Amino acid sequence: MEIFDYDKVLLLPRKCRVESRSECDPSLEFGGRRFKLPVVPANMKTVVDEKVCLWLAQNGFFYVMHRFDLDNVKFVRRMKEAGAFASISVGVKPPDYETIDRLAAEGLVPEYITIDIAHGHADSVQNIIGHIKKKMPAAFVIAGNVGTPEAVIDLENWGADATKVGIGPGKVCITRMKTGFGTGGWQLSALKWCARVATKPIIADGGIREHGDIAKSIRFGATMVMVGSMLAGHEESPGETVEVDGRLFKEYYGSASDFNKGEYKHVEGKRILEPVKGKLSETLREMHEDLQSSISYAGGTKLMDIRKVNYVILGGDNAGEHLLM
Ligand SMILES: NC(=O)C1=CN([C@@H]2O[C@H](COP(=O)(O)OP(=O)(O)OC[C@H]3O[C@@H](n4cnc5c(N)ncnc54)[C@H](OP(=O)(O)O)[C@@H]3O)[C@@H](O)[C@H]2O)C=CC1
Ligand SMILES: Nc1nc2c(ncn2[C@@H]2O[C@H](COP(=O)(O)O)[C@@H](O)[C@H]2O)c(=O)[nH]1
Repeated sequence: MEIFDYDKVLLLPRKCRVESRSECDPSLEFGGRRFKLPVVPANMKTVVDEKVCLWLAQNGFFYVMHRFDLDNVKFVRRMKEAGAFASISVGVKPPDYETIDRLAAEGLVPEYITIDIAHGHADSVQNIIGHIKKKMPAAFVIAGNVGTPEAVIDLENWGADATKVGIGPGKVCITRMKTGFGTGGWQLSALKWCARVATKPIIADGGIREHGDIAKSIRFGATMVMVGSMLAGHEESPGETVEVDGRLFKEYYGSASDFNKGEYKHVEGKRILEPVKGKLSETLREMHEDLQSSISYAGGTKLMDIRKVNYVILGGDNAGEHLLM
C-alpha cells in the first residue's frame, strides 16, 4: 500500500475548460442539502458555538455543533425557530440516548446527527445508530471517527449515512504519541484506502493545513473535509483571546484535552494558541476562490471533476507518477 500525506502529493493539471475561474462551482449536495463548500468547521468548543453555527447555516455552509456543556434539545429548538437546519453531535453514553429520546418526544428532528467518539469502530456506535434510526429515521447520521476500510464497511452496514475518517491527524491531537495508533502522518492515503470500499460519503477529518489540501482530499475520495485549526482563531471563534508580545492569539484545544474534559483522564489532546486571523467569512471566501482554481486546474467545472486528475508522490519510497487508466 502507498503511504503518503498531504505534503507529499501534488495533483496534475488537465487542459483548462473554462475562460474564468468564476465558471467553476465548488458546491456540493450532502444529506439532501446543497452547500457552498465541501468544508465543515470541526465540532470543537474552540471552533464553533451556536452563533457561528447559525451564521454558517444561514450563509449556505454546513456545520456540526459540538456536544460539550450544552443542551442539544434547546439548541435544535433555537435553530429551527431561526429557520435554520439543525446539525448536532452526540456521544454514546446514557445522556446521549436521553437526548435522542427527548428530541423525538418533542418532534424536534435534527437534519444531521454526528456520532462523535474517538474510536468509532465500536458496538457502542452500532447501538446508538440503531437507536437514532428507530426514533428519528429522517435524520442523516454521520458516524466516526474511524481509520480503516473494515470500519467504514461496518459503520455503513450499521446504518450510518456518512462516515468520518481520521484517527489522530489533528493539530491538537496527541493520540499517536499517547497510544501508538492512528492515521496521523498518512491521513491522505488512509482516506484513499477507506474511500475504495465506501459506498456513502466520507468526511476526511483532521490534518488540513493548506487550502490545497481540500482539493487533495476530494481527489482521494472525500465528499467533505472537517477543519479545526485553520478555522479556529478567527474574530468570531469561541475561545479565550490571549496577547503575547503585542500579538493576539486565540486558544484552540482538543476535545480530548484536559481543557475540554475538565480533568486529566484519558487525555489525547492538547491546547495551542492560534494567531488571530481576521474574519471567518474572509477565510471561507478565500477557500471558495482557491477551490474554484483547483477545479480549473483539474480541467473541470464541478467539484467532483477533481477526482479525475492524476497525481505525483514527491520523494520517499512510493515516489512516482500515478496515472488514471
Ligand atoms: N479524531 C481523533 O483522532 C480523536 C478525537 N477525539 C475527540 O475527543 C472527544 C472525546 O472523545 P471520547 O473520549 O471518545 O469521548 P467520550 O469520553 O464521550 O467517550 C465515548 C465513549 O467511548 C469510550 N471510549 C473512548 N475511547 C475508547 C477506546 N479507545 N476504546 C474503547 N472505548 C472507548 C468511552 O469510555 P471510557 O472513557 O470509559 O473509555 C465512552 O464510553 C470527541 O469529540 C472525539 O471526537 C478524541 C481522540 C481522538
Ligand atoms: N486525537 C485527538 N483528536 C482531536 C481532539 N480534538 C479534536 N480532534 C480531531 O481533530 C480534528 C481537527 O483537526 P485539525 O488538524 O483540522 O486541527 C477534529 O475534527 C477532531 O477529529 C483531541 O483532543 N484529540
